Amino acid sequence: MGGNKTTEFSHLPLATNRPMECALTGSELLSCAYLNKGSAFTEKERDEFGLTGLLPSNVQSLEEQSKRAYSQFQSRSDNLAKNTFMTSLKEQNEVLYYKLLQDHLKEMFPIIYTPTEGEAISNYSSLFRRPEGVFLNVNEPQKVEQSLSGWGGPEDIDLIVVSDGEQILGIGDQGVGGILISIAKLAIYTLCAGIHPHRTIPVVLDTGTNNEDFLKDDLYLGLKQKRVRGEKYDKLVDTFIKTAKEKYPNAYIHFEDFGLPNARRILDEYTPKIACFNDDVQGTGCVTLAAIYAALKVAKLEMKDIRVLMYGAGTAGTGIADQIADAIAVESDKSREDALKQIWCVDKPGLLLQSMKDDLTPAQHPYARKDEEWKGKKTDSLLEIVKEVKPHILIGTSTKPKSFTEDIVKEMAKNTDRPIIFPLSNPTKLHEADPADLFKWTEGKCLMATGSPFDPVEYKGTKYVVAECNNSTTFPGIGLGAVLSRAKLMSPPLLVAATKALAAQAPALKDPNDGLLPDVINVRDISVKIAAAVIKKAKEEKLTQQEGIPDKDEELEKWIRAQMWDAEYRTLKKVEHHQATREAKGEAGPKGKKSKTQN
Ligand SMILES: NC(=O)C1=CN([C@@H]2O[C@H](COP(=O)(O)OP(=O)(O)OC[C@H]3O[C@@H](n4cnc5c(N)ncnc54)[C@H](O)[C@@H]3O)[C@@H](O)[C@H]2O)C=CC1
Ligand SMILES: CC(=O)C(=O)O
Ligand SMILES: [Mg+2]
Repeated sequence: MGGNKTTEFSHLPLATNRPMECALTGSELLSCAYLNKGSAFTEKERDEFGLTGLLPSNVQSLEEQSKRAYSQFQSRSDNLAKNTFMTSLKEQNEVLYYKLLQDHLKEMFPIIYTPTEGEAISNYSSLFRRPEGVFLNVNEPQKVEQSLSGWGGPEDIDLIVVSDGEQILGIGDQGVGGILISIAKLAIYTLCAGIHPHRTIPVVLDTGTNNEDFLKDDLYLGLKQKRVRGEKYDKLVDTFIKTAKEKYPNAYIHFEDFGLPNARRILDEYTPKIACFNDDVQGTGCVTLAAIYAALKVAKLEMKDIRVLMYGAGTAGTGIADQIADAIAVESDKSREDALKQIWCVDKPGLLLQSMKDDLTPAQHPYARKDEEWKGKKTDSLLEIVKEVKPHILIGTSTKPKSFTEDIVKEMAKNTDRPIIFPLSNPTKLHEADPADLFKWTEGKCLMATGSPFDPVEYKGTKYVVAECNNSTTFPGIGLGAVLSRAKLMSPPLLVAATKALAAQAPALKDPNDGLLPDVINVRDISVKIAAAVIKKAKEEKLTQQEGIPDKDEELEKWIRAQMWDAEYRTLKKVEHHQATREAKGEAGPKGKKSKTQN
């Protein structure tokens, strides 16, 4: 991760170059994942913190530890075993966990995130060993206050990721196992944007499950009842948000993988009131639009002329469509109404039509086409719709694997020189098409990005990079910007600024066979650029609450980097328990539920 931790910035609220105060000793210290250094504790620390005799004699470096952990990782027989190994490592030594991830980012990202994390989530109750995060029970809203207590004082939490587990990745209702998506997204915030891992809370709202397998499973750990809807559900959400904001007023709230009936509704309700973000709607919208900007440059197309076909008009699909509509309107100086006409949405029953209005979600309504325009035409076949619409861009967020078939793709290629095709459904097995097939069917002409990672594809001697179009390149930087500026709201102009900052980093702008989006390997630098763009825009919009944000770009980037957490062992300063101070404010107080000492 490599810090830029000059003393110049030591005074900043989230600077991490000061010694950490530690009240723990002996085996308690070894059991605290956040402070534990294992074999890397120095002789002096071993004496000072009562560790003498509790560790083998050879003092090792973090690099040596990472090497050993990597060989242990490699010895695990399959990806799920590797995922559980990583979970255990995180519970033992958090710095080493992030160091190992950083040393092998490309290889390990798919293990701790999509696709393997999806498998871990569906096996949550059988793999369960110890709890992490906050579990809020829909039948006990009165306990929300107590459940959210003990994570520190009002200044100590920057970010909360919350899921209700209803629509996890593309694998549907995972009930209480949804806690793992909150945990995984937070790990990505730390890895990719240096969000301080001890200033965050993962939360799951346990509102029941409609997953019959879980309802029948004796080992299932969540509420064994059908999902609660309506007032009682809304009360839990509202109690959670109000309590979280009362206790931790700085906390930026990230919603993840809520079901279709709730995702957009909750976002619309709270966006004008608090700094919040729905990753599936907004994160996915931003990253996809950034990839489209790059693809249009390569294809020499302009926003004002494009025709876009969305396949799967759920949370992610309509989120993407909205971002594209806004971009068309702005870039082409059109009304939003005219911009909407350039986007066609298809869902289970086929093309969205105005006659379906009673069955459409509020987010789908604006995309419903006039029935007269489609009279006598087949609206329930993607192939026929492609023939009619002649799209330049085809995006899949349907969870229906292999639905972009050879005839559909070839039909699309008849009408546009460089078909832009993004199969985005996760995990990998749900992708609407396989990259190798798409290159074959379009003779290497398609411009592609996928929801989960793929190796580059070779077609007739040319190597094409397949960009990963996953919100993971975007949400960490947006969150970092929101946290550091203490943004009051996450307003649309901030998201536009983030999208443009990401789009400017696309490797395809230099080499058309390279990725439409930057590689995850560079994600920390990308996050800095995105955070800087978000902060600058927030300042312009008068949405910042943090003092002293530098104006000049270079200074701003330094200011951001100085407050990003790094996977490095920090000097420990011994204090008595009652004196343990908080990193952020220098105030007395225990760390709370994560450990018995400060961060
Ligand atoms: N690449 C990325 O960054 C992201 C990818 N996704 C992926 O997108 C997919 C959808 O996620 P959400 O929008 O959250 O789910 P959702 O359930 O809100 O939306 C899925 C939509 O697809 C529709 N659908 C299902 N079968 C279909 C079919 N045969 N034909 C046409 N439409 C069909 C559903 O009716 C629904 O409207 C998931 O696989 C998810 O992993 C979601 C967010 C981010
Ligand atoms: C990437 C993501 O957020 C999803 O697939 O739901
Ligand atoms: Mg998601």
